[in-house]
Amino acid sequence: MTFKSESGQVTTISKLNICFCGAGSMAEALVRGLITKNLTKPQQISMLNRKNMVRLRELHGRYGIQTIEQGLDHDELLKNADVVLLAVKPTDSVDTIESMKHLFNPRQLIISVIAGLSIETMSRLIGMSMPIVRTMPNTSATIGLGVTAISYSNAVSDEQRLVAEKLFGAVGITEVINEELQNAATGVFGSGPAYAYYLMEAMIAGAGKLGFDSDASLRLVVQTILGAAEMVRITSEHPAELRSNTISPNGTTQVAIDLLEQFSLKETITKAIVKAAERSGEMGKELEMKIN
Ligand SMILES: NC(=O)C1=CN([C@@H]2O[C@H](COP(=O)(O)OP(=O)(O)OC[C@H]3O[C@@H](n4cnc5c(N)ncnc54)[C@H](O)[C@@H]3O)[C@@H](O)[C@H]2O)C=CC1
Ligand SMILES: O=C(O)[C@@H]1CCC=N1
Repeated sequence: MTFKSESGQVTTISKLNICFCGAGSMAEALVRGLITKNLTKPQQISMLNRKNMVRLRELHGRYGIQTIEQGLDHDELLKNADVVLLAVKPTDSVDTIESMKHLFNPRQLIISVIAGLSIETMSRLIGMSMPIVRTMPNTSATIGLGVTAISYSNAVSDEQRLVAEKLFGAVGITEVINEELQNAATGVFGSGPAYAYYLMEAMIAGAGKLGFDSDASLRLVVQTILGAAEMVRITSEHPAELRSNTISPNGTTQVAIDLLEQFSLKETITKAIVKAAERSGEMGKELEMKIN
């Protein structure tokens, strides 16, 4: 079990056994990316879930991954993993780590996608020095368009960093950040898709109110948002610049933006993002308190 081959070459992800703890949407998004990008084989991926065995059967059927449903042993899957990927809800995280830490060993790499849970708290919970990667992906990883913020504990080797960056690179773009910024990343990018959906819900409601049927509203709003995001990406112009290009004095866009400004919508969204980041910090504190 090593991240370096005998020749000293960096081990590719395909040689590593990756065990996912928690069979939710984030775990599935990552598995899907790894398999569709051909970075690894389903035989190298295992998944554990606390209760719902139907879910494990479903994921085995969909991706061919290994689960206890195929007669494999829960503890052996964890012991044989090179990478243990923690993808349970924050509220379950302390109990989950407590229940499995005796199966961990220092040659394994621990990767967490759990909101708020700090490297320090994980370290203390595990109780021995292990390489730990704290990440914050988002659900767009499901279609390979995710954003993942990544932070490393001191024990993470260069090879292991490469593994983490490749793994999340399979489902979108990655950014290595100082851990102090992880709560901010959660507020902006982790929760970010929800803000975009919220705006789309409002636009769809507006289209419906003005007479479009629900199919057309959805289809045309999606393309409008997709087009706007692509415009920013392709032109590299700032959204404020692009917005000003759509505004004619006393025209339609102007009256709409004026109304949004009257209700300080931009400031409200900014405040909401800061609130989400603060909540991530609080969640981290609550988890830390659980082990005090
Ligand atoms: N959903 C999102 O938008 C994002 C979620 N995250 C983080 O990802 C983590 C997972 O989120 P979801 O996939 O949405 O959650 P989820 O609730 O869909 O899945 C979590 C799964 O973990 C299982 N579980 C609980 N305790 C377990 C144990 N001891 N052993 C094995 N399995 C266990 C549960 O049965 C459940 O199926 C959370 O910590 C969340 O903060 C991170 C970024 C975005
Ligand atoms: O709402 C949450 O707590 C998770 C973390 C980021 C997105 N969803």
